[in-house]
Formats: sequence, structure tokens, C-alpha cells
Amino acid sequence: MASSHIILPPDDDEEEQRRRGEDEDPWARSVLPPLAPEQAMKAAASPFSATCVRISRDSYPNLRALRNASSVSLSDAAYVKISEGDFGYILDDVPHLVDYLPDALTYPNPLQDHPAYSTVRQYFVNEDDTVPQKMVVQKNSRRGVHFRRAGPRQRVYFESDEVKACIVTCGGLCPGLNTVIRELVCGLSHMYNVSKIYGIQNGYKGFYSSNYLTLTPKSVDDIHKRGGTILGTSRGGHDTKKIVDNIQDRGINQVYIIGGDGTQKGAYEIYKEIRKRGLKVSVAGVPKTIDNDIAIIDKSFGFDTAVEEAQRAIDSAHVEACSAENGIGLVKLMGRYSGFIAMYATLASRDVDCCLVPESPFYMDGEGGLLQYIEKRLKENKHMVIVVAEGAGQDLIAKSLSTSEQQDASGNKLLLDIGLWLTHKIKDYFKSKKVEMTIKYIDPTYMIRAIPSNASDNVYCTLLSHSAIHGAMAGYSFTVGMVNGRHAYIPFYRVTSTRNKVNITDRMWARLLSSTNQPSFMSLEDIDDQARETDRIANKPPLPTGINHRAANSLDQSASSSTNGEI
Ligand SMILES: Nc1ncnc2c1ncn2[C@@H]1O[C@H](COP(=O)(O)OP(=O)(O)OP(=O)(O)O)[C@@H](O)[C@H]1O
Ligand SMILES: O=P(O)(O)OC[C@H]1O[C@](O)(CO)[C@@H](O)[C@@H]1O
Ligand SMILES: [Mg+2]
Repeated sequence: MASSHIILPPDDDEEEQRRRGEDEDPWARSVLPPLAPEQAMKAAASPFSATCVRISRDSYPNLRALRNASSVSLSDAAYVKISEGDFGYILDDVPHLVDYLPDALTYPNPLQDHPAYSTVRQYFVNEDDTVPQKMVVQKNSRRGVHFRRAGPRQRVYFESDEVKACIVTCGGLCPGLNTVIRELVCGLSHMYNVSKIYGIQNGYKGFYSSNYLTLTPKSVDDIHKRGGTILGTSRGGHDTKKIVDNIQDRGINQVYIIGGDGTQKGAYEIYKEIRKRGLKVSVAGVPKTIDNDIAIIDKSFGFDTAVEEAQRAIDSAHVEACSAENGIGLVKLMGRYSGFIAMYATLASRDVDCCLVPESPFYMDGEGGLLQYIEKRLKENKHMVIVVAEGAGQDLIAKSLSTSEQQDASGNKLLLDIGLWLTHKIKDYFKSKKVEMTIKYIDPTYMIRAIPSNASDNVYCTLLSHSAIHGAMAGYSFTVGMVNGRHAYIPFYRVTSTRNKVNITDRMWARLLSSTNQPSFMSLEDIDDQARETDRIANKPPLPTGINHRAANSLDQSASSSTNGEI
């Protein structure tokens, strides 16, 4: 299968576009800096070739759809590497060293002589293996978008003693950071005999402002039992030029970057600069976010641990609520733009009567509002538990407090305390009605993200780290992640161009509503609007006017607008 950096619409498509008076699509014409002719010949002969192909009229709508779905910007388009196969198969590939270093040498993978791994039949991944982005298909579905499967390759692009690897952690804390650091160090050392591994201190700024720490399997031996990150982390401080200057000066050739959406954007910038300078360096992103808001991947590491720990806070809130007359327990959980922790913690607990997330707007007063629901629930049950994600209801607080928006060092909006605000609002409401009640507000957010990862997250972190190492050794640059249960190498632009959000028009949110019995706070028109928006992002054809989401769903039982694995 040929792969392509250059995506050109077929001539007749252009003709047709012109006839129809449509603008030419500039994205389709974007090109990478051209290789010299003899380099292009070599690159074309490589299995990771960066050759120019013309794509068929059939697949062009697919590529356009891919672009629309993932909001690829024009500047990103130059780095997009897409190829097509039969029946609408598309490979959204990750960059490789030979894209710009066609003379790069390969070596046999040292794992073939490793006493543990050499016994495994078919240990190496077939170079053509890919992982589908969408699992649920119908008989006549196109095969759709795929990502390159992660795993060890038969040949690698680095000799063991040539590797100089570094690891950095950025953004907020998350359970499992230390496990990933440990497994990167131990994996590089034990699987690939790499001995030069460095830790960058306190996030991106540590590349140019701190000493690099030497990491060995011994020095990281028991760090997975501790929360936080032994390397330190920070927000802000990303200076691409200074970072790459230091990578270049110190001869680093594998960069492992652990962090959330902002961090992966930073990793992409670093990759682009490395490529511009023609350096033989692999960049491997390991996505980290307690909010589980990274696009494409099934789930981020530490998320299970966070949901489990949140149960302890919800249990305490329940005990407090049950032990008072008209008792309310209110728990705030993390989730800046995405309410996954709140949703899963609610679904797991079964004691929660109301869950508020940023994706589902709500209102306080009047018919169908939150206060009316609380009053009703207290009448029925004499107690209630509310879980609120920190990003929920920010518009309501901003309106009532009229504060100016503030940002952290990375440019993220600083949130106002929804838990505290709700506590006051609820108290005031019952006071005005002369109803006795007690509310206890629990904010366990930093306690949740500071703990070590649980057993299942530890295994997940280990596998992610190993996949990252195999990919970097094989010369790829990517974000690693699990897609439909399989590890894959995902292009940076795919994980940074959208954010994973709770889909309030899919079955998971419906399950939550039916378990809490809370109102949806939405009109049927709102629900249709949300569904249309979700379908637009998922690049599904718009519903015909006059057909609402519920009607369409009953026509098409298999319809799923979920971004990550609705069951
Ligand atoms: N668009 C960007 N380009 C380059 N670097 C960025 C970009 N956005 C953020 N960064 C850098 O990435 C690092 C982490 O970003 P941020 O603080 O937003 O955390 P995050 O990785 O998104 O993790 P979290 O899940 O905690 O939000 C910071 O050092 C920041 O400077
Ligand atoms: O207080 P900090 O360290 O900026 O982190 C808070 C943010 O970090 C996150 O946990 C994401 O990592 C968000 O949920 C939260 O808003
Ligand atoms: Mg972020």
C-alpha cells in the first residue's frame, strides 16, 4: 500500500468543483517540503514511504470528511499522512524518520535475542497491521479510518548504545505518572539495553532551565507506589525553539512526553521543529489526563483510579446526608470541560441523586430547575447526594458574580468554585422557604489525583509505556493510545484537534439519568440541537429537516454518535 503526504484531489474533481463554482479545497493541496529526487526515490522504496499519490474520486470525500471531523488546520495538513486501500479503507498514519531521512539505517530488533520475548511466537507486529477507529459497522459500511498498530517491529532505527532518551511530565497530576516513568526507564533498559535515560525536571521549561536527571531501573524501582511525578510538572513554559536547541545540543534522540491535550500540542510543535532541522529524533507522546478528555483513545491512564477514589468521597457524602434531617451531601469532582469522572463515579455509586457535568447545561430556578428537583427529592427521600464536575455551571456563576475571566500559565481558564456557589444557593433557597436542611460540601479533587494508580491502571501504564518505546525505537513520532482495546500510534494532530466529551445524547448519559432520576434540564429542541452538533463532529450526514434525533434513532437502531465506545 502506498502512503502519501501529499493529498491531491483528482483533476476531474477539480473540474467538477470549478463547474459548480465551489472553492478549491486548500487543504487538499497542501504539500510537505519536497525531497531531493534521489531522496524521494529511496523514500518511495521504504515501507514507510512518503511518496506522492493521487487519490481516487471515491476516497476524496472520505479524506475531506476526515479533515472536517478532526478540524485539521491548514498548517497541520502538511504533516498529515494518509493512504487508502480497498472498500473505503483509510490509514491515518504517523510520521516516520524516513519521511525526511531516507538514508536512515535499520538494525535487527534486540528483542529477538531476549530470553523472555524470543520465545513468543509472532512477537513482532506485522508492519501492515492497523486498528480501526470505528468498531460498529454495517454490511455495506466503508472500512473507514485506521491507525497504525503499536508494538515491536522486526527492525529498529536506533542501535541500543546510540539511544539517548529523555522523559518529561507536564500539566496537572494524575495517578500513574510514576508508573509510566518507571516502565519507560525499565522497558528501555531491559528490552532494548538502553542505558542513557534522562529525566527533565518540572515540565517543558526543565528542558532549558534545569539539570537533567539520570534515570536507571534502580533509581525508579519503587516509584509506582507513590502518587505525583518524581520529575515534577508544571503548566506554561513551552518554548519550542529553546526546547529543541537543548535536545539537539545534548544529543537526545528519543523524547518521551507525558501529559494532557496541551502537552500533546507541545509535543507536536517539538516534532515539527525537529523535522524542520532534520534531526534523527523520535517523539513519543503518552497521553495523560485525569479528565479523560483526550480524543480518539478509549480511556486515559489514571481514570479508573480516580473514579474508584471518588467513591470514597461520595460514600462520605451519603453518610452525612443520611444522618441529618433533609441532609444534602455535595461532592465536587475534577473535569474542566468533560464530566467523565463525575459520570462514571455516579454510575458506579448508585447513591447519587443528581450529577452535573459541563456538557449538560442546567438552570437553578423555576419549573424543571435544579432547586425544584432538590426540594422534590428531599420530600421523597429526606436526603440526597449531588455530584458536580468542576466545569459545570460556570456560566451561571459568572453571571451571578460578574467576575472577569482568568487563566493559568498554560492559558487554561481558571474555574470558579461551583461546589461552594451551589452550597450557598441551595442554603439560601431553603432558608427563604423556611425549610430546615443541612448541606455538607466535600471537595476531594486534589486528594483524588494525588494517589498512586490502582492495579489495573498500573498494568495499563506498563503497556502504554512499552508501546511508546517500541514505536520510538521503530522511528515513529506519535501519541500512543488504546483504540477499541488495541494499542495504536495516533498522529499528534488527531489527539489535539478535538476534545473527548460526555455525549449527553448517547445511551451512557441516559443510563445515568435513569439511575439518578434527575431531570435532563433540556428541552426536546435542545436535545436535537446537541445531537446534530455531535453528528456534525462525528461527520455523520445531517438529519433531514423535520426528522428529530429520537425518530432517527428508532429508524436506525445501530446509530451511535459516541466518540469513544458507547456500549
Ligand atoms: N498549544 C500549545 N502549544 C505548545 N505548548 C502548549 C500548548 N498548549 C499547552 N502547551 C504546553 O503544554 C504544557 C501542559 O499544558 P496544560 O497545562 O494545558 O496541561 P495538559 O497537558 O493539558 O494537562 P491537563 O490534563 O492537566 O490539563 C504546558 O507546559 C504548556 O505550556
Ligand atoms: O490546579 P491545577 O493544578 O491547575 O489543576 C486543575 C486542573 O487540572 C485538571 O485535573 C486536569 O489535569 C483539571 O480537571 C483541573 O481543572
Ligand atoms: Mg488540558
